[in-house]
Amino acid sequence: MQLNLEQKKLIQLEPSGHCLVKGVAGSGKTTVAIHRVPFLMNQYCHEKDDKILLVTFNKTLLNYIKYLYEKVENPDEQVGMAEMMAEEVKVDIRTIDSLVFTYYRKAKPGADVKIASTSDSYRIMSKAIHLMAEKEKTHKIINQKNVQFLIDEVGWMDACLIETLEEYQQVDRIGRATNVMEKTPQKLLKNSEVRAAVFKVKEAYESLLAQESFSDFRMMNKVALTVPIRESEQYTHIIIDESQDLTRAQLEMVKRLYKTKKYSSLMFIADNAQSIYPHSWLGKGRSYTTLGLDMSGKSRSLAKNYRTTTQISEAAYSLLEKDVNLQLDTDYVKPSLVDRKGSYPIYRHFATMEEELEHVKSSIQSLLGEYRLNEICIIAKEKRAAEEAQQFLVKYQVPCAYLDKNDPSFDSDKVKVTTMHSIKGLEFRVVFIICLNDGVIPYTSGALEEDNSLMESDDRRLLYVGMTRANEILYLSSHKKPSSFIREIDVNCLRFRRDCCLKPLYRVAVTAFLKKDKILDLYAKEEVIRQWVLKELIDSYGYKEEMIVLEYPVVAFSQKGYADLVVSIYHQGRQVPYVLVETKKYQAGIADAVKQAASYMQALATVRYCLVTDGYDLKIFDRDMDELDDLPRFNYSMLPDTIERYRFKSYRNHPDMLYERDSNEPGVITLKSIDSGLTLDVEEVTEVPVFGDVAAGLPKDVNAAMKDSFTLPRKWIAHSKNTFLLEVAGDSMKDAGIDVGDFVMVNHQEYADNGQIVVALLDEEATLKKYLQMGDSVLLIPENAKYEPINVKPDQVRINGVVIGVLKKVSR
Ligand SMILES: Nc1ncnc2c1ncn2[C@@H]1O[C@H](COP(=O)(O)OP(=O)(O)OP(=O)(O)O)[C@@H](O)[C@H]1O
Repeated sequence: MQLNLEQKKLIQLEPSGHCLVKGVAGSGKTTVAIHRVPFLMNQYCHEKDDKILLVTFNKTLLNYIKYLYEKVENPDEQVGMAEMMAEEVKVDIRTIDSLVFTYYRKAKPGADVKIASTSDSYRIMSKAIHLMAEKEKTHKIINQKNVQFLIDEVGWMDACLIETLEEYQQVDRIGRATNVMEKTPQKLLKNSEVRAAVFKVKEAYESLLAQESFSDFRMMNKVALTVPIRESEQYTHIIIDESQDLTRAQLEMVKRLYKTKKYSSLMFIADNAQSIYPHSWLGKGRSYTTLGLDMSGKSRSLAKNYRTTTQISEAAYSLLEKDVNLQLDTDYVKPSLVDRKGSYPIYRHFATMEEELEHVKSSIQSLLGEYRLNEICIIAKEKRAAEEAQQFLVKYQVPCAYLDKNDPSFDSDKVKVTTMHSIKGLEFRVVFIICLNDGVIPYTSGALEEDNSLMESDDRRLLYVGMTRANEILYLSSHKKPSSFIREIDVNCLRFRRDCCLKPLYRVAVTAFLKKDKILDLYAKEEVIRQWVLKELIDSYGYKEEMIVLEYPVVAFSQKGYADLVVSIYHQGRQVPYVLVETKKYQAGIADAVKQAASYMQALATVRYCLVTDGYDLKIFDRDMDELDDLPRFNYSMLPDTIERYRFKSYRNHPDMLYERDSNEPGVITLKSIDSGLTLDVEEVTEVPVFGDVAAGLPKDVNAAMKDSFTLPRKWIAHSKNTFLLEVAGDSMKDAGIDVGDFVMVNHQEYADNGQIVVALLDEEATLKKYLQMGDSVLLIPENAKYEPINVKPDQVRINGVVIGVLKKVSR
């Protein structure tokens, strides 16, 4: 991989304290982190106690980074893990949780660590609410219905290091989220009774936890922060990947581990568009000054996504654009597209999970050969759904493994399955995002008004993270009712299936139906499917509405039927059916329709393709009933041709060339080189008449006699007033390349040199012949073995003009 200039600059940035690298998904942030470590090791670790720390957010990413170190082949940088470990300079690559745990252990050496499970927390919070209600009349938010909300709120306070009621009453509650089921959202105003009540329940809950010797990661973080850190434990250089995901407490922990030296550095690497945790501190638009770090003049951006194709990026960015919170965030880097062509994401909706997984399975099978199993990953928001997918695939003998945080074995030849949260930082050539269902993503049932919008933002970014994990192919799917985020993705960026222009099935409103006069029953279920295909043929394939006919009559085996839809094109001047479509109501099955379409194709000789669909299944065939990926798109050769094309042959030393005129644009002509097909300059032009009959000489009234006229380049002609065209009616000059239907350009004159082709007037007839005068006889020689030369006296013949060129009709 050739790193770009921006990336190189960041890798080799001279350390000068804290700095921020902002970048869009796939812009090489982790790549920069990986390459910066050996750079710092070689250039900026001057003293024996110098150490480097690379912090990742989760364990999967940590393993992935270690795995990448093994894969990077750059002898100059010596970044292989083994080399790094062998170096004297100590390099630690750690998850933030493991760092925190190390210091918690120091505070409580030897103590049993009893982490409260979800059900423990639930039970204890429920007890705290009960005890409070028993003791005093409290605010209505302190209610058994809100257990989850209160657990979350307490966790949020810990994550944000809020220790006192005063602090809590003052803090902006950005980034909180909850799963509470209460239906009426309310506000958690500053300096309010409700905040006071929540703070009280926090104290009760924590004391109950302590009574049962329980802890959790956030409480452990608070304890860890109390441990004094020795200088020898500190790092000269710290790089924090995905720093938008860290809580305030975690960020404070990292800061404490930083040793300030003249040449030390603290690099935050972040993408706020990928901030997906409600408790994170910086990802919610909070400034670094809240950590005592002024980033002015110290932040840089990477805006180009190297990971995904332009098409996938376009779809993912169209989703992000709907995130109002993000658009207001000053640390948000607007992504720019790189030109890496591929296919648009495929989106399919299903009635059941079973059908959805069946689609995943068959899609995986169709990818094999092109992709290895370990290049494919399936992700779901909920772990349950991911596990169900894994079990389903295993049941159908598709080798498949849940991505294990502790032993991710990225190389094992199995499809990987994981959650959207765990796939952060990773990438796969093919990604399936499943269960994009309403109610799952976004999850919005917060007790508080603010929560719904924040939870929606977090979930939108989560989907964005998932979408931007795909290098080449992205499948999105849902069942029951689709997530509202599907509608937020620009529909032009989604496809029904791979390598096919058709957009996913959508419902056209009856009022917007096309060709209503041909529809027998506007409310028929199959009409929904036909209107989708009809609209797609126009919008995505570019066919003109007037080329499409509904209920096209077909006589097959002496029986008359009607094809649901036919696209007609012009072929050799005739309008003929070209594409045939048979539609069925949603999920009705298409086997019968395929047979029907095949028999219609037999009956309609000009039909080259057929498409059969019930909105669920879709097949496209050619005339031989071989299955195809897609239909051809519209091109102008399918319309009646308004352009006449001629090959111009000159008898006056002009080069041969192609001449075109368009009946839609009178007076405009195009000249093209015969060899290269390139368009040539047309300078001055002149109008030249076409006469039908010149037997009696040139007509006096040119306008009346003119059958047509041609606009011709002025330089092809000697005198425009003296030039006319004749349409050739006979074949006597065939061997000279002058055929029936050609137009000869004639210079009107009454004399000719021997060998010239002339228009000769003979017995009140005009004829085209080669002129040869010998003594007192004139030979008019045909160029066709069928005809004899005509021998006449000079006074029996009149020359009307000399042929100076021929316009010979050519087909396109
Ligand atoms: N200059 C480059 N040229 C080509 N490929 C690149 C370049 N920089 C990075 N890549 C590739 O782009 C992909 C994304 O890189 P990386 O994971 O470092 O990005 P990131 O910004 O950390 O992404 P994310 O935040 O989405 O996890 C990787 O496959 C990486 O090898």
